[in-house]
Amino acid sequence: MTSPKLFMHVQDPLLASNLLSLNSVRQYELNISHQYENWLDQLTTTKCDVALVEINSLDDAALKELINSPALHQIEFLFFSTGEPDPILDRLMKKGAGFHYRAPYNLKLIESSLEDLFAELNLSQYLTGTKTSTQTSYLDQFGLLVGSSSAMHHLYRTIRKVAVTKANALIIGESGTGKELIANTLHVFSQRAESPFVAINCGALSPELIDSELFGHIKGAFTGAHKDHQGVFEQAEGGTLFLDEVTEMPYEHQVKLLRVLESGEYKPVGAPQVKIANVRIIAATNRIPSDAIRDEILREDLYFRLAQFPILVPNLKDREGDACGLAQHFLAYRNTQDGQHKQLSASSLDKINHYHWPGNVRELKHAIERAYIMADETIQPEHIIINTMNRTNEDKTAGIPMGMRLDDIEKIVILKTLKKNNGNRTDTAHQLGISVKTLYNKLDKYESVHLL
Ligand SMILES: Nc1ncnc2c1ncn2[C@@H]1O[C@H](COP(=O)(O)OP(=O)(O)OP(=O)(O)O)[C@@H](O)[C@H]1O
Repeated sequence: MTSPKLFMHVQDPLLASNLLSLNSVRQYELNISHQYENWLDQLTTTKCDVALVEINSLDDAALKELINSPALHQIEFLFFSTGEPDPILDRLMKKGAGFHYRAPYNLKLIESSLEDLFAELNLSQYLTGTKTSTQTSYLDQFGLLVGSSSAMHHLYRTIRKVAVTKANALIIGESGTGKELIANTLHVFSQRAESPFVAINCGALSPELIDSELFGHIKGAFTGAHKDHQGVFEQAEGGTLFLDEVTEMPYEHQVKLLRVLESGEYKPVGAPQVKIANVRIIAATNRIPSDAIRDEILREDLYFRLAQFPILVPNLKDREGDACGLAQHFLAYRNTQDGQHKQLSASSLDKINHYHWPGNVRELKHAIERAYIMADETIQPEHIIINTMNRTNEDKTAGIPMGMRLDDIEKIVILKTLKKNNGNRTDTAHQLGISVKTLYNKLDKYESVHLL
């Protein structure tokens, strides 16, 4: 196992020698910046975990670049400055870059921050470095997210940094990667944690009621408005509003969101006065934003408002070892629910480990759910049904086991159709011949009845 790496870009000789004398600095693998070369380039090439950066010029080009660099979320920064106002540094701090120490420096405080960071980094390397793919004795959790892979630890660090800022965030990831859990975790770690977290699916908003759903209405505003109704902006007051599948909101309606994001003001339907929104917006999409903008599915101006922090979510296949860990986790919850002690055999864990899980964590969760229903005591590879989407249509009943409960079959059909439609609820409901609302009710029921 390698030691966490520390990068140092400090020109003041006294500060440099003070920092180098700290025990906590010496336990890292050290990389010192060379003069005449952009330090941000050096930092990203050396793949360091922590960076000590002295700010000594308002014209530091690398500092400006850092504002929009992915390194900002991946590396822990400790900045040192004389304390002169620096707008670039202010922006970096607002984006959750890390610590800022002002001269005269308190070396004890710096020492203890570096020690904490070292312990945290060392632990996560240990956990990811010592585990074999099917061994699950270590299973880390951060907020509501489970996973011990380095990809997930990377994500945890980003979430921790972004959570404490006021910035809006856009979570980008394939269907089933856990975007809603990430949004919830961002809320839990934010200063708004005591206030509501309200989630709304933008793909399910009916065009006629969109204003009322978002901004509310007052009694008598339109036929059927029998009483005042709070929109999601008001429900989430002081807290976080999660706009799931934001790219599925009809293009022409996206301007309504843009307006409130720009001005902070909104007006309930029929109300005489505007209200001021105090909500943090976290949005999610399973589309690639640049494609969605090109195809006129997502307004570019709205994208820039939402994506002050873009958060990319790794696919399950890129989280080494996590599929088995999550499978054990889901099974443990299911066992606890029913007072059972079902287990995954070594060969079924092997099958889980080698499959690429195109439907990500959701597909895995449902595979475990099905396997749990079908297995008596030990889940064997044949209980883990995967890749069913590739079957031919010749015998439409071939995949349906006899004697399975009808509501379990319904659930499987719904989830498979959802997956085929890349999580798009509107298309799924349409194909299944049910309303979007019914689909939501059913999905909510599955979420609340099973697991987590
Ligand atoms: N890291 C994780 N730990 C535990 N459970 C997870 C994790 N990631 C996802 N899940 C579970 O997988 C399911 C899908 O997650 P979620 O709904 O957050 O995905 P999503 O990316 O928002 O999907 P979609 O784009 O289709 O809406 C949920 O039941 C969630 O609880």
